[in-house]
Amino acid sequence: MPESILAASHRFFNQLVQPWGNMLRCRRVPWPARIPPDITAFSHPRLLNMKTLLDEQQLERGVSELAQRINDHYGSRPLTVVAVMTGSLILLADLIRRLNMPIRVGVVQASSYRGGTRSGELLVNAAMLINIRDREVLLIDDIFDTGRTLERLLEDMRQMGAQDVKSAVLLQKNRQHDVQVRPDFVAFEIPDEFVVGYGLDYEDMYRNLPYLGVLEQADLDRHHALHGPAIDR
Ligand SMILES: O=P(O)(O)OC[C@H]1O[C@H](OP(=O)(O)OP(=O)(O)O)[C@H](O)[C@@H]1O
Ligand code: HPA
Repeated sequence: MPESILAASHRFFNQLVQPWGNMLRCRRVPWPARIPPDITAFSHPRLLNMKTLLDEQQLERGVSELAQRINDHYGSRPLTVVAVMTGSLILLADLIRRLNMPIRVGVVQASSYRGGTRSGELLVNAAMLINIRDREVLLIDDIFDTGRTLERLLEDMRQMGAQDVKSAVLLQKNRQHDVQVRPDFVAFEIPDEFVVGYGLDYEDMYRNLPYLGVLEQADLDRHHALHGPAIDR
């Protein structure tokens, strides 16, 4: 029986047109055109074009040297490392894998830069901290800026009965600090600029940058154009 016009057009569509349509629809559009610009600018570190203060190799060398000095100081004595969340999470992972003594790891959360580039009220949450009584404790943090966070946490650890408390930071800003105390181990001294990456954030973003970048005014403007006005604290 001869094919109806309708059946023939279905066959034509199914066998010839649709496969081409599928191929065209699945064809690879050159990257990054496939990704909406707001997502690219936020999530792809290479496209941010931020001024780099320390690149990945420099950070790796700095952390290795920091670990070496900590190993030299403690030798094989057991150590309780207390990481100050959230900023120190990348440093924590990279540093403890280079430490040779028996280690326990605890965390404490401290936050005072909620949504800005200036320090505000310091909130500390030690609910998840492990027992540090009679232990040698090493507090680790990403940055020593005003110094208020470290001063407060050193005091808290002593109050909790630690036998000894020292501190190690990735970065110390070259500025007048608000406190007398200084970190015992420092990987890098940096200029007094607001930095992000390698754990450090602005409005909880940019912690995943593998390098340390300077957040300049143009970056702040672009950030707020993409993500809305500065968060009220
Ligand atoms: O020397 P200071 O002036 O006290 O600043 C240093 C602290 O500030 C940052 O924490 P933030 O409050 O931004 O919280 P976060 O770790 O969650 O980013 C950083 O991680 C340090 O803990
Ligand atoms: O320069 C900084 N960047 C990010 N977080 C910070 N917390 C204190 N100083 C800084």
